Amino acid sequence: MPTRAETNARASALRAGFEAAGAVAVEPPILQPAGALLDLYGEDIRARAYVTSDPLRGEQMLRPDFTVPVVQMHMAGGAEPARYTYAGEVFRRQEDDAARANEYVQVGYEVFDRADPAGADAEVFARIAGALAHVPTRAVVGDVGLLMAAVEGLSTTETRKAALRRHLWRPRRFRQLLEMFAGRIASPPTRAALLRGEIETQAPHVGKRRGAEIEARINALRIDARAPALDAREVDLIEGLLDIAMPLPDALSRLHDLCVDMPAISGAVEGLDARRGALETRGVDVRALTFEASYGRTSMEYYDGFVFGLRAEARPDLPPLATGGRYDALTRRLGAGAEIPAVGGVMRPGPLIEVEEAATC
Ligand SMILES: N[C@@H](Cc1c[nH]c[nH+]1)C(=O)O
Repeated sequence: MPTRAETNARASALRAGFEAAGAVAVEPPILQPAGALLDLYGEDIRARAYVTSDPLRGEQMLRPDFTVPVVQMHMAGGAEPARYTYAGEVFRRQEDDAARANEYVQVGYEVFDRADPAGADAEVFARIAGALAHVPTRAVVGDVGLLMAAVEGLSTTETRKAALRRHLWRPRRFRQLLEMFAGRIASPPTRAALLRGEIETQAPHVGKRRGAEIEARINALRIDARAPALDAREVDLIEGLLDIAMPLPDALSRLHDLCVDMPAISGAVEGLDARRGALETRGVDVRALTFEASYGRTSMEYYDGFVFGLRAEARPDLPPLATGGRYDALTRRLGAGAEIPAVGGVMRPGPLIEVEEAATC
């Protein structure tokens, strides 16, 4: 295990590399306002953030990542286009696995540029992969936008699409919902009983929802339960899409074929093809990239496009050496009316040093 000083020195060197490439170094505070910001990360990080309260500033959290504060800072008045870099600790509680770090160092690179989103995705990937080029890695890419487009294209009710969108980040629940909407599995007994009016909803209200809201929600679910089952073919198509895991060029041919039956994903497939082209232009060997349609669904809920991760080939037990992705909608949510396409990624110098040391032993 590298010492803290070694990790920090490596982090500074990596950040200097991004600065040399034109990025501006930024240092968001460790203590961040929690509240609404925490919601942007999604359920997993929300449950794992260290939250405390400050008598003057209200709920505060130890930053669980840099992307949200960097987006906030940029949207508050950064000039366009912009490239930022940073290095420092992030904090995430670990409840089940004591071996996983609850505090670790990240070095990141974020690009806010509306000129050429495919080029920006390739730039972030290539810069990060370039900084890791001396260690053998396995790279996986994905595209959260593809699945979002596939859900939009389903011929079903808006309520069902909204449920699928919400559960996009919980792969097992997502599949269950699909199967349930298709009538292939029964809805859970408690939901069925609730819809039949057999469950008392007059229990004391401990949460934030009021009685009328709960009734309205149950009513909406009742109406929805009467909607026709999802077309079996559409369910098979979307499940087929989720199962894609193969070299990027092969995945693209498969996806182009799928577009015939799923026209809703055509735009997203074109977008992914543009990423392939931009990566090639940057000299990335795209045959060595595995495309996994499900990749990115268990990470930050702000991703909405291209996503990637690189793991040490010899040490699959270590956390990924780098991860990142596109988060256009996050800039809209923090932009008070403004938005800008954005993408970024982080490296973890700690595990990187471990891999480097093993290689030189
Ligand atoms: N902030 C993300 C990584 C990332 C940076 N930019 C985009 N994604 C994380 O901590 O996992």
